Amino acid sequence: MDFATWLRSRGGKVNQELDLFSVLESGDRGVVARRQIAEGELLLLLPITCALYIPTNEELAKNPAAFPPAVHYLREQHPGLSPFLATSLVLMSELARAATASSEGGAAAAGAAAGGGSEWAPYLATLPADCPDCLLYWSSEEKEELAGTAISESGPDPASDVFRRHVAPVLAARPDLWPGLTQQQQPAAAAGGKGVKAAAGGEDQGAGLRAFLRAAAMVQSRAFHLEAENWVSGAKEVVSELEGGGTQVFLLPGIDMINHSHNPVRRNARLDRLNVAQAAAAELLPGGEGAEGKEKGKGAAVEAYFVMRADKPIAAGEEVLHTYGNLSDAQLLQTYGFLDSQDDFRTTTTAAATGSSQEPAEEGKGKGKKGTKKQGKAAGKAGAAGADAGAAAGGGGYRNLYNAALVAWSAVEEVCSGLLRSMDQKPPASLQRAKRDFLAAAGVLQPAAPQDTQFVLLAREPLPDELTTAVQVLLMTKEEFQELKREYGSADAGTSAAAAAGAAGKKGQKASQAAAKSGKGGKGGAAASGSGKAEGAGAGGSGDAKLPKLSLGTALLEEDEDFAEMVCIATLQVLEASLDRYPTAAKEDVRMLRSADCTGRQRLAVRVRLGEKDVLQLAKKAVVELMRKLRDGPAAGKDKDADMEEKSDEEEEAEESEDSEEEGKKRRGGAESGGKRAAKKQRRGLGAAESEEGSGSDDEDSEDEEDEDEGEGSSDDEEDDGLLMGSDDSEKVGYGGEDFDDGIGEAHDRGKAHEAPKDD
Ligand SMILES: C[S@@+](CC[C@H](N)C(=O)[O-])C[C@H]1O[C@@H](n2cnc3c(N)ncnc32)[C@H](O)[C@@H]1O
Repeated sequence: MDFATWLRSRGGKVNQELDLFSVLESGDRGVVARRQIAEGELLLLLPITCALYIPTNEELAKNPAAFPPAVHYLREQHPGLSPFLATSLVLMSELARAATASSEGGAAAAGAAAGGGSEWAPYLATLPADCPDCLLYWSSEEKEELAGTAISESGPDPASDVFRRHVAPVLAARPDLWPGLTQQQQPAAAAGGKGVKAAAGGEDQGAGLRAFLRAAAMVQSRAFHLEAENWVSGAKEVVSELEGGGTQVFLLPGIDMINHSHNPVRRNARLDRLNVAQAAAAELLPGGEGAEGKEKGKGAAVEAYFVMRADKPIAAGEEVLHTYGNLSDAQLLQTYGFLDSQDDFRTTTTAAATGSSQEPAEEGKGKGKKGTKKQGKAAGKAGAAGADAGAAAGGGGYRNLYNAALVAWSAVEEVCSGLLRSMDQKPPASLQRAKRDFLAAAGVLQPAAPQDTQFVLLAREPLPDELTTAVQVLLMTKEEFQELKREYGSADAGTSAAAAAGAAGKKGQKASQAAAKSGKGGKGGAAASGSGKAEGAGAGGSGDAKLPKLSLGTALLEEDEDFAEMVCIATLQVLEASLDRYPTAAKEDVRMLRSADCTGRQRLAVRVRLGEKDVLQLAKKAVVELMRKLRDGPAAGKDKDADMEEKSDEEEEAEESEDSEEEGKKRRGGAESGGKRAAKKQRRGLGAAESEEGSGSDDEDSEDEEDEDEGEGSSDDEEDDGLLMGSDDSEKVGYGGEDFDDGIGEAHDRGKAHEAPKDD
């Protein structure tokens, strides 16, 4: 039975105008329209009973006939297995049973699977032999190219390790469910530390491990999860938790043939999950049996449908594309084994000639060229550190707008103590610890293991507030820190983060008042997670449910030039240190990408690391810009003006007095004359910056270019054009999401440390 016939026999529908298995120019397969398809037209209707997935206990009890035997076994005997592993095991079982039945001349291919064979055989036949560039198949040598990136791996090969610890024992206990996969499971097959390629390749590593690698690669690169939109924040959240922990993943036959594009202009399909009533109301159900919620010829009730529809008109010959999520290159490579070719490095004469750093990857998003070198000079000495912010990113066009880079808390801590040491203000270890604990409790660091926190910098938001807040807290004097703690702890949930911004100085109170008024911090104020978006937060949610996340914004920086310089310089040093963790410089990566010799997995790895460095460079640029703003104060000035209008004379007076030298003394915890402050600045190595700042030599040049830069990558409509654009109340279905994957498909929060897969 071919796939379309199988799908229809089970109550599904495939648009006649679609070639589901078209071979594209690239050699990959994809879904292509044979003729014009109108907007809104159904592309594919899939009853949930056609999907392979691990059900909740309730789903299983309601509809036992809908699930293959491995599902029943795993839910009963191994309920704590992660959804990813369990789904991989189910797929392995169905593949093995189908193969056994067909080699025995059984009835599997026809779909009758009482004792053997697989009812999913026509779907299984559509699966590729592997996911060619999935990290599971990279040798350790190939993986070395990823050193320093968010997906670099050290230690034993995770797939072999997981196989040995979690999969092999399950196979051994029920060889009837995994026929042919248990004979050759020698210990060598699962020995940790071996390259995956070797494990997957010619050496006799055991049929079980090979089958596991394939199934894991399939689930990793093809499974969907459900998403729902948070009606309050608008953020998409992964839903459908299993009782044993973890979220469900679904293999959706046919729908999993559709390729990904980052480019909203190219995307033309959307996916929803509808309940029976919604599907019937949308007149999507086949007459009769589907509408009654029963799958043809089976006792299984159809409780839901996955529906793929054309989101816009699709021309004859056009590929059907949707999005797997707003994923960075590292996430795309780790989970799906590819990078969007539209984002590939392109040398353009203009870009190379002007030294422009990046072009938007997507058509229609361009906002002009940039010349970041001048801007770097203008920002003084520290600015010079960021001068190559764009240049290092390439001098050629390259950008996945969803790229991200990680900055380790340990680097932040090290840089800040180093800076304080150089100023003879080495903080005692107890104060360092107290600051770390406070930041964890205030939601800036992950609460469980604050020392392992990684700040997530996004191309769209390269300088997250968590990072600058952490730097500020680390550079505060003991007295300032204590005051901050007091204010933060005593304020109520609505205003504490804002009030905390003012904790270290009265002038900060001004910003905090403004922040409290606006309700979400605003510029220079403290935002209590104003965006409500976990993706930008990176370092996890608030550690204390009663208090909002601490967010210092730039209030303190605006009021104290010295402090601002320290914070900016420390942040630049942190970013430099983060760039140093890669074995190659960005310029080398660019050279490699320009070379025709850089192909295959090496090219993919170079693109990933260059993409991350690009984000770090953008962050440096943002720091330089912040310094410039703090010094020249156009934006801050505007804010101040607005504030002033609303303030009483009394308040104004108070604020003026707070500008006094005394405040500066207080901040530094000692009596300093203006002269002493200058001397201190020299000691801190800030003197040169001050003198160069004063010159303001290249300001004019830089400003225009900076303005242009700001426009890039900030297209709101594109942000909105997210993964799923479904009907109002249907459940959303999607790939990927905001989480990084740990290499074997265990999605986890980017702010959290990787965890070993759960034991049963
Ligand atoms: C869900 S499957 C899509 C169907 C797949 N092309 C096939 O032949 O079975 C996901 C896989 O398709 C490939 N893919 C999807 N989108 C791609 C793209 N934009 N560029 C290159 N490969 C892509 C990757 O190999 C990925 O792991």
